[in-house]
Amino acid sequence: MTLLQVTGISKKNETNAVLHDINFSQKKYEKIAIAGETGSGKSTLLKIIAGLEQPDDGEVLFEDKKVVGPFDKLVPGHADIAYLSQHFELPKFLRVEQVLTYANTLSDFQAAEIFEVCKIDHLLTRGTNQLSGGEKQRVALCKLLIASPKLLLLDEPFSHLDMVHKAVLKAVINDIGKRLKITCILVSHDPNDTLPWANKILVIKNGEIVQKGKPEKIYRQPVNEYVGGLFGTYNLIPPDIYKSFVSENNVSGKQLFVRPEDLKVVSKTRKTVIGVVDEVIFHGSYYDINIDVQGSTVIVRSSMCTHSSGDQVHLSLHSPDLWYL
Ligand SMILES: Nc1ncnc2c1ncn2[C@@H]1O[C@H](COP(=O)(O)OP(=O)(O)OP(=O)(O)O)[C@@H](O)[C@H]1O
Repeated sequence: MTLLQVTGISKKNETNAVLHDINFSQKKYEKIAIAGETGSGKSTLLKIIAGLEQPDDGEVLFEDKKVVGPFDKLVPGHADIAYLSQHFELPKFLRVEQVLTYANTLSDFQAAEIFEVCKIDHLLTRGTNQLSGGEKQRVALCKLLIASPKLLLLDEPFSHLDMVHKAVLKAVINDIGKRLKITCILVSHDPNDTLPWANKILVIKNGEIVQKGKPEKIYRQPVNEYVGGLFGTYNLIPPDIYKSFVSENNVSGKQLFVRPEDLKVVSKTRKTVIGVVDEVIFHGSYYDINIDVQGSTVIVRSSMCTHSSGDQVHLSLHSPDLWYL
């Protein structure tokens, strides 16, 4: 069942188009992530969906009814759509339980479950000035959830969080979908947030959707370098180098798009390319090995590395599909 239908949404500011002809739909419980560089229009789109900003053109339908913008509503917003801003504020000089009680329209039992999902049970008696950034964010999220929204819009919720708070918030967001059965849209520029979580990703550039699809497709078959780069390190290998990996060459002029984990350093076999190790970079759970191949740098990702700068190596390709840009 379609929960949200966004059709032809456009918006301009004084000088530029902030959003141009945005179209997509979301089914109930479908997890949609929106990715894009800074200033690409992600927050503006979320605010329009929530009824907090007025589009110049197009419409948002939620459960088949038009979401009206602030021009047509005295108190902007939609009762069933919650928006967690990047710049949320908690009321000062109150205990957490007071902040949450004021917004509470649920039974004690339902509220307790939401507190548990948000992992804030232990914070209820603290003052809002006695919370870390991550704790504040979970309280702000909880405040939205106790109003029982059907759609939750999360705008860069992980920015400014350390690894520990980020992991806690990721668990909370997973539980919001699984236990509370609330449909979510998540805006994040970090592929580690979006790829493992989303059913569908929308990629925005300069206010336009440049690609939408499943995470695997976006990651392995980006429509251009912008999308490829947003989701991690990649190589673009020119034809004179990739011809040694790939037998067929029916895509003249295009470059082979390869993620670094799809290349391996191997002992010489039939389809390899020779290169010289330029640099080995340790990332914790993997190494990136920068290899000079005929003047181009090719990055190979590997869980182990016994090579060092200056070593001559053979590279082979282990990609499930070939993709050219
Ligand atoms: N209130 C406003 N008035 C005028 N222009 C605005 C306003 N808010 C945002 N913009 C402009 O609209 C464009 C899109 O901004 P938006 O905040 O939606 O992008 P974003 O993708 O969410 O960026 P970020 O990742 O940095 O939060 C930017 O060029 C921004 O400068």
